[in-house]
Amino acid sequence: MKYILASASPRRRELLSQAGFSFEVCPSDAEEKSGGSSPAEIVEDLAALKARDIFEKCQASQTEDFTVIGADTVVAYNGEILGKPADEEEALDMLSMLADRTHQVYTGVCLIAVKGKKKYMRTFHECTLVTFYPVTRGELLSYIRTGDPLDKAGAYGIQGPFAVHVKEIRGDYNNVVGLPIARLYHELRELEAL
Ligand SMILES: Cc1cn([C@H]2C[C@H](O)[C@@H](COP(=O)(O)OP(=O)(O)OP(=O)(O)O)O2)c(=O)[nH]c1=O
Repeated sequence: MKYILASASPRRRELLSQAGFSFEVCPSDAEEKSGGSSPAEIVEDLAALKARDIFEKCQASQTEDFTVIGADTVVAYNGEILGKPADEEEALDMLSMLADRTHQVYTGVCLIAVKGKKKYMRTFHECTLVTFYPVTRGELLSYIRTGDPLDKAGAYGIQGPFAVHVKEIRGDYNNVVGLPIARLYHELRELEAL
């Protein structure tokens, strides 16, 4: 099976390569709009939007069976849904809210597979609970100055310097980084057995 990753995220690329997949990267530039109200609905909607966009663009040029993989990640805390911060000020607001508390990280994944004349679509999500230690304003400001928060949901990367503030995690670590690779592997295995 040929895989096409509909994502510009270097983390998703890295996770998929580490797991031994060979794939093409074709980032989607579809506008990220969702009618969903819960974090689970939103990440599934946006993952499907990205996968559909790339499926439509690539479909005509494919000569063999293929699967498009789209994904989206958000952070949720107390009814608020946090995507990437617009600027440093918003990053500070987000991280101040998350410090010393437990939040959820949702990643939605959408697979669109073509096998022979058949097309299959499968969408799912994983949720991971992350607890931060208390973090001082000074620590937050020096982290924000590194620029690390700006391209990440919830304004932090668990895989970078902010790791020193992570007290506990419950669920799949890779889901926080942007791709629940083990669930993805099992979903692909089921899809390919159809
Ligand atoms: C919470 C968290 C998020 N992230 C990243 C994962 C995602 O790349 C990003 C959320 O943005 P997304 O919109 O999910 O993805 P993206 O814009 O990076 O890539 P694309 O839309 O092309 O697929 O935040 C981390 O790298 N570490 C973390 O700890």
